[in-house]
Amino acid sequence: MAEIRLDNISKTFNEDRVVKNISLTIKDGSFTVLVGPSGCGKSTILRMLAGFEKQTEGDIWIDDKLVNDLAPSKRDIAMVFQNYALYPTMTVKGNIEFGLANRKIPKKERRQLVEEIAEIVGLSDHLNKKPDKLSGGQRQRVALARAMVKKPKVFILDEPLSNLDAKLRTQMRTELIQLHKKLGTTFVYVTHDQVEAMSMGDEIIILNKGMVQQKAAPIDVYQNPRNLFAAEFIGQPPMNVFDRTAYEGIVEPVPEGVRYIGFRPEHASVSRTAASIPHTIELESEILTLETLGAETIYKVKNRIGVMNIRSFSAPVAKDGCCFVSIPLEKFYPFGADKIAKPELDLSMKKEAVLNGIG
Ligand SMILES: Nc1ncnc2c1ncn2[C@@H]1O[C@H](COP(=O)(O)OP(=O)(O)OP(=O)(O)O)[C@@H](O)[C@H]1O
Repeated sequence: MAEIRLDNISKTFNEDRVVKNISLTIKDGSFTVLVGPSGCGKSTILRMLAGFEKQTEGDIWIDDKLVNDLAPSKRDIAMVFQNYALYPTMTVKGNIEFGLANRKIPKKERRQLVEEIAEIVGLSDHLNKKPDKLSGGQRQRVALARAMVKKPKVFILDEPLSNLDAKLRTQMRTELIQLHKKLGTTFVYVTHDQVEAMSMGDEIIILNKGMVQQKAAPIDVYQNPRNLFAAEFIGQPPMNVFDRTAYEGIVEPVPEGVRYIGFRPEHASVSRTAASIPHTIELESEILTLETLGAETIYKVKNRIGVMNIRSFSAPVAKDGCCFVSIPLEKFYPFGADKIAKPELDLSMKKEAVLNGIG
C-alpha cells in the first residue's frame, strides 16, 4: 500500500518539454488511470515513477519517502507493459517465479508464493504449460502474476490490454478491477482509451501535451468537465461543441464570458415531429447518417447550429430526411474564451422553446 506524490515534475528531452509542472497525489489503494492522446506524456510519467527515467525537475514521493535517487528495484513498484515478454522456454511456474529472481527466498516459500498468486489470477491449472500453449488473456495473467509475486507497494500497468482482442479486453478489464479489490494495492494504469479509463478507474487523470487537464472520479469528469479538452475527450461520440456565434438567434442572449457551448450527444433527442417543450431548443434538422447499434442509434444531423451527433436509446425515427432535434437548455455546457468551463454562467433559464429551420 502506498500513496504517491508528484511535486512539480517536469521532463525535458532535447529541449522538448514533454511533461510540464505536474503536481498530483495518487491515493493509497486507489485505481488511478492516466489517460490522454498519444504522445501526451503518460508513459514518461510512469517511467519516472518507476525510476527508469529521471525527471528534469521536481520531486517524487512514495509514502513519506523521497525516491528521486532511488533505483527502480528499490522503489517497491512492479510494472506490467503491453508487450509482456514471457520466457518461451519456461513454464508458467518458471515465468512467475522469475519475478522473485535475486530475492533470496527459500525454495519452499517461493513455491508457496507462486501457487498462491497463480490461484488469485486463475492459473493454477496451467502452471506446467509453456506460454505458447496459453491464450492471450492467460499470457497477460502470467505477466500480472510475475509482477504480483513480488508483493509490491504499487502496480504500474502501461496499456496492458492493448494487444488483446475486444472481447478479451473487456473480460480482462473486469478481472483487473476484481484483482485490485482483492489486493487493495495502489494501481496506476495508463491507457489512451477513454472507455477503459472510465470503466476501470476510481480516479482518472486526463493529460494533454504534458499537462494535467483534470483529475477526478470518472463520473465527475463526465458531468463536470473542467475544460473543453476534458469535455471532448470523455464520452463517445464526443460532446458537440460550437462557438457562441452558432447559437445566435437560438440561445438569446448568450451570457458575456461564454465563448463556446457544448452538449452531450445523449442529452439531445430526435423525433419526427416538433414537440415545443419549455426550456428546450428545438431544431429542424436533416439526417445525414444513422448508425443502428442495437440498443442505441447514433445520428449525424445538420441544422442551423451545425453538424452534430445525437445518441438515442429509442427506436430509429427514420433513415434520412427531416427530423426535430431537442436539446434541454439545462444540458448546455458553457466554456470561456480560455476554454475553461463556466458552470456559473447558466444558460438554462434564458429562453423558452423556439423552433428554428435549417439556416
Ligand atoms: N527517450 C526519449 N527521447 C526523446 N523523446 C522522447 C523519449 N521518450 C518519449 N519522448 C517524447 O516524449 C513525448 C511523450 O511520450 P510518451 O511516450 O510519454 O507519450 P504517451 O502519452 O505514453 O504516448 P503513447 O500513448 O503513444 O504511448 C513524445 O513526444 C515522445 O516522442
